[in-house]
Amino acid sequence: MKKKEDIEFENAVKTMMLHVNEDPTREGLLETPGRVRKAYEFIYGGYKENPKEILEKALFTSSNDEMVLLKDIEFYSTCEHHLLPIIGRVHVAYIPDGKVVGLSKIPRVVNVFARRMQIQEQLTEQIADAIMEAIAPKGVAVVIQARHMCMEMRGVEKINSTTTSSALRGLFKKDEKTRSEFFSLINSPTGTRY
Ligand SMILES: Nc1nc2c(ncn2[C@@H]2O[C@H](COP(=O)(O)OP(=O)(O)OP(=O)(O)O)[C@@H](O)[C@H]2O)c(=O)[nH]1
Ligand SMILES: [Zn+2]
Repeated sequence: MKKKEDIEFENAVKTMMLHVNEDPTREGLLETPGRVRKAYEFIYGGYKENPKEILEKALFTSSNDEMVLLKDIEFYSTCEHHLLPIIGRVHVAYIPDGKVVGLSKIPRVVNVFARRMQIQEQLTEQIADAIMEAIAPKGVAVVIQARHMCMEMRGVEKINSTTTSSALRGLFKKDEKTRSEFFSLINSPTGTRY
């Protein structure tokens, strides 16, 4: 037995199909509302997850206080205005202050916020603030470079533009040297991967 809210969702998809002059009863589309529902549950699965819990699950004591940088974390999100994809990469750096976080937890937190209805600037800030809050480092920097399908597939139809946004906290905001080291690292080619 399907749940009432699942039936409601699938009926909404059928309404959208009718609105664009499709026939939801034709064979190829019969299973589509259910597939769309499952796809939405995944694409918007970030509402059910708590980034603080994810980060706090893997905190380790460390005396290292140099910059840790995760570059080129790919993500898929959707814009809150058109529900069309935002596709890009995130660069995250932080300077530990007695604690480091399990590396995989940073891309996990990126996924949590990306799998919500977003604007790029907010996604950038949310990642930075979650890391600041959970591990209280000396600083956090997040830069996102992304393509917005709502500016490519429709609307202004510009397929070559990339949007860059940043959120700088602590030392990355206050200290010019730290900030420029971060930007030069994210702009330099990664080189050989080991
Ligand atoms: N700042 C920001 N704007 C975004 C993002 N994603 C989409 N937008 C913009 O949100 C705006 C919504 O503008 P509206 O004029 O209300 O919507 P619209 O008529 O569909 O606008 P067009 O896209 O220009 O056709 C557009 O300018 C989009 O490009 C984002 O991540 N950040
Ligand atoms: Zn949009």
